[in-house]
Amino acid sequence: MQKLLSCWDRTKKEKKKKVKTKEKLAALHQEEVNRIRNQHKIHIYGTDKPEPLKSFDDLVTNYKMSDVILKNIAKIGYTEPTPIQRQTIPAMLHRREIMACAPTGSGKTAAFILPIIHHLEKHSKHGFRALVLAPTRELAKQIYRDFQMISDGTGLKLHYIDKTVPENEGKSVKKFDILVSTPNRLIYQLNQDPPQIDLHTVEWLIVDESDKLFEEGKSGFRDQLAVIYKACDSKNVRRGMFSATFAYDVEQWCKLNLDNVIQVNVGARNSATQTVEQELQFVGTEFGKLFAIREIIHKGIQPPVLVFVQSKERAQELFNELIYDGMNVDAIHSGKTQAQRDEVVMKFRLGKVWILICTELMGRGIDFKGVNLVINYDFPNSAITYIHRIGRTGRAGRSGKAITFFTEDDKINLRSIANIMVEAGCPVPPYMLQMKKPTK
Ligand SMILES: Nc1ncnc2c1ncn2[C@@H]1O[C@H](COP(=O)(O)OP(=O)(O)OP(=O)(O)O)[C@@H](O)[C@H]1O
Repeated sequence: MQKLLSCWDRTKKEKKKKVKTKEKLAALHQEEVNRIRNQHKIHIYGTDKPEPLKSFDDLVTNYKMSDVILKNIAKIGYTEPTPIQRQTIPAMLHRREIMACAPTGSGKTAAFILPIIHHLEKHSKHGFRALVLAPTRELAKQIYRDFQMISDGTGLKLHYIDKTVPENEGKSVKKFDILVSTPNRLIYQLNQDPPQIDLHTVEWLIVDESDKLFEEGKSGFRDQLAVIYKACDSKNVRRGMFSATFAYDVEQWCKLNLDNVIQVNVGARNSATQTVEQELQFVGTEFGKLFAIREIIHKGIQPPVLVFVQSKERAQELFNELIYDGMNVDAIHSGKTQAQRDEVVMKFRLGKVWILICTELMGRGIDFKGVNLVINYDFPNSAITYIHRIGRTGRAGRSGKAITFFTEDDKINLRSIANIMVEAGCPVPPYMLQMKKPTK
């Protein structure tokens, strides 16, 4: 009996020891998870939070991602996942709905492309299974190209709605797996009688620059988005919202409408990327702007350079001035035809144009490689616009510079921009932070 009791005691002790070891291992593991999140400034909210990736190798070991995809990302030159990719990719691989906010140029596009390609795996004849929306055609095209690169060799078929008036669009739709579009073009096709496009099969709906697409009014897409959202009525649909900035109402909408949403923020919300050296330059009056830009250019610039103005008319005016000076300059805005816009973008990408004057059309999402300098010739109309504009430089860990001109009239709106600069660690004269907020 004694022997039996001591044996029972021993087993109990061993069991206890095993439980303790397991608990210790789990604690160590959680420590490692926390360490990765802290190191990359990842903040995550929601239940059953998936672990962040330690490296791209985790995609093979933990998720059996195909070699083809991994070879493609290696070919593009991605060696390490960016912070937003570390946390968003596993969440989407677990088929979680997601709201992701990370600085400009931090790799949000690949963060949704990789899991979508993994889920869709290969071509099927069921129709569109993924839909990605972007606010401008230029950005939609860029996302389409990224999809092409990352899905190369998988057999998945991609579609970008190029023409407003489709030719046999409805008939050809089943040929494709992934659709990238602006809301306008998609709405046009949905509104035909009968609808030219069928979104019942969509399993992934991604809204890139989602705060922009949620905006109401003339430049917003909120109504169109609601129609598209309704048309994606499969019970399997999962949604993802991505942007470098999020307004409070969009966040609330996501919390109410997305299923068990995972929210991922990298760094401080609604802040500028830390890789851009930001400067404010007082130019006195409108006339001073032209003088100041000429001076910057004559002192020596390293192209490519982006110059933001407030309207297509302003873009054309500045273009006329700088071309007269003999500068290698072009302009892009909504007053140009799509063919003209495509040509300008191509020339700028190829380095044939050194200075590109643009409107808000280029403000969001556009990834021109190696832009060294952004000049805000016209003062941005909000801190959010400012964050996106200057985010065209300092992308993918590279450094960049942004100079923002301000006149006497702009002083009233200076404070919000000055605050963004302080958060990013850029020097700002104290008086700017003490200026009164504009009254609404
Ligand atoms: N893991 C990675 N390693 C290196 N470069 C990367 C990685 N992921 C993406 N990139 C590159 O970083 C650049 C910016 O990526 P992307 O355009 O997706 O940024 P973003 O976060 O969507 O920016 P924005 O908010 O301005 O739209 C691109 O040139 C992209 O190819």
